[in-house]
Amino acid sequence: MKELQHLNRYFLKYKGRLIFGLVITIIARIFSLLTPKFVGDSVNVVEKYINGEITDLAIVEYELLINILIILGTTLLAAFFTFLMRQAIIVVSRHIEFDLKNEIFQQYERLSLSFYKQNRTGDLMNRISEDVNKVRMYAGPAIMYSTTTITLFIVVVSYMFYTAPILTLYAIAPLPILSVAVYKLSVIIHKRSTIVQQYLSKLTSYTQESFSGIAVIKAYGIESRTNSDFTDLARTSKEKNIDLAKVQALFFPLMMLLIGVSNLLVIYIGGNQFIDGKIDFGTIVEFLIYVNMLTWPVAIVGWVTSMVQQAEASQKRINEFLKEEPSIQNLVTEATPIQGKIDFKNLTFTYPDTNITALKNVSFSVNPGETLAIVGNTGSGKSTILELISRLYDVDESQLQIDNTNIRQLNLNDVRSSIGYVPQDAFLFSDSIKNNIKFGKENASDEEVIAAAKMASVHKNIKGFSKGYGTVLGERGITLSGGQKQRVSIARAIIKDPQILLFDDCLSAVDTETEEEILQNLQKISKNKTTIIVSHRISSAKNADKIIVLEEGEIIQQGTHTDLLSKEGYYKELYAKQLLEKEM
Ligand SMILES: Nc1ncnc2c1ncn2[C@@H]1O[C@H](COP(=O)(O)OP(=O)(O)OP(=O)(O)O)[C@@H](O)[C@H]1O
Repeated sequence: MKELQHLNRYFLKYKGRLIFGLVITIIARIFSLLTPKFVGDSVNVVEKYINGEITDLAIVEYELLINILIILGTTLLAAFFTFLMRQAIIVVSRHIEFDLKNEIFQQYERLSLSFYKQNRTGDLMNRISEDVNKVRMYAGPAIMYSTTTITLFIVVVSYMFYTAPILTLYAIAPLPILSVAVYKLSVIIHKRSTIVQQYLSKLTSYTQESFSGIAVIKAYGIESRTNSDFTDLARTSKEKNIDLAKVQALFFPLMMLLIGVSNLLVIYIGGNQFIDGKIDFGTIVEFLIYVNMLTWPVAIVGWVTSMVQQAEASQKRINEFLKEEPSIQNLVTEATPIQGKIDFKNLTFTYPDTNITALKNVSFSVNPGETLAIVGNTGSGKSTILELISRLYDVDESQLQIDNTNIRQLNLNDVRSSIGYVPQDAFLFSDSIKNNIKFGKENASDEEVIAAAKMASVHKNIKGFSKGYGTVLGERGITLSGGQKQRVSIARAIIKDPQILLFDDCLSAVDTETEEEILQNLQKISKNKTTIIVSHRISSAKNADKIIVLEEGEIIQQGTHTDLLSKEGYYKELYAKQLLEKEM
């Protein structure tokens, strides 16, 4: 139960509703317990009439009518309070589920990129849905059923003992066996359902990946292979489900068997006691009803135990992530406005998860108002430079400075909000184009959105769509071309109007004319900003104030376009090659 203590703060938050629920549960049970007593009384009245103890039929009819009305009344009240009980306790569990999901989601968002590299998306999703669901079963149904059982047991068993102690012992003897059996079954059910769950996760991940990569699957014509892989996975999943169904199938027969044994004992022992004149006939009827009333709650003890165990295991998995601290910490709380001067000082960086040294002794400096271009072969470390400036990873002491201060001594929120980052793979949300651009500035006006789109040379394309800026992208909307996506992503960075603009090879899918147009627009808007453009194309780099050439994480050349063309080396070769390609 240690892990589940995490929920105590939520129980405290909803204590009013919870206490109300518990009181109502007790009241509901007490009302439902009155029924058997009045059924027993009614049977006794009829018995007395048959025996001749009562001779007036009118008295019998009157007694029966009163009893029926009381039974009806208490049943209606019990039903009403049961309704209130579910309203109170189950609603609390839904509130806790909501709060817990939000807490986990907020924590996910706090965590750094490295966390996402180490954990699979399916696992993250499972913990926020499946695990939370199991925990909810503890916060709601487990608490509700436990209260019901305890109340029922205390009231019913004390009353039964008071009425007929020996008969009570016989009647409840099979119940502990039932409870233990249900518990054992629940443990097996739990084990098997965990396996079923794992297969479900695998199936979901496989399906999700197949649909995301459907273009590749179709292009390579491997539908039949993916089909058979899916069938194999689905077959194993089905087998695991059947294994589970087999144990679940035992549950009710076992309950019926033990109820049957209890009923037989009541009839046999009770019958004997009635013959001996120790109890009246009504008590046997009453006891039969009580035994049947007790069976389900007692079976539930086993079920609840296993439910709590599952919730504990799920909460443990949730806590693992909740306790995780982001590897990138914001160490500064006061505001640190950013001007945009960037200095790399002999910076060497190794990715912690792969041990790949992506940058070696890199030194350069860019001032506000300047544009730096980074060129180099693929895998040479260009994107890594941009990731470090965005502080997606940390570097050792003072190797990376912004405004002459170690980046770690700047407020992380200020650093991130001063950066407009256009990644290599433009990611657009399944939302309207307008909202995708406004992602960079939530309260932007329509005019600002249009101005940013114009700067990114994508306005004309958007106007061409029948729904213009309202066009929905993604799964249920249209698909933009690679170049259009890149430009919407650029507009998103421009609208933010940040101090630092980082473009990671984001003009690769646009034609050279549009590239030129965008670069000219960028020159206009980036007068006092620091701009870094990563590119494979000389055309994107040539107007930059400084150009650095990377090879295997090291700077092998640097200077202006003219400087670099005057020297033999990578840059000049690349220029010649691209010039040739253009002429061809
Ligand atoms: N998140 C990461 N975790 C571990 N290693 C990484 C990560 N990102 C990049 N690397 C490695 O670091 C090296 C530099 O990668 P980087 O993405 O910076 O190159 P790049 O010059 O931007 O390449 P490209 O032009 O293909 O985008 C590569 O060897 C790459 O495998």
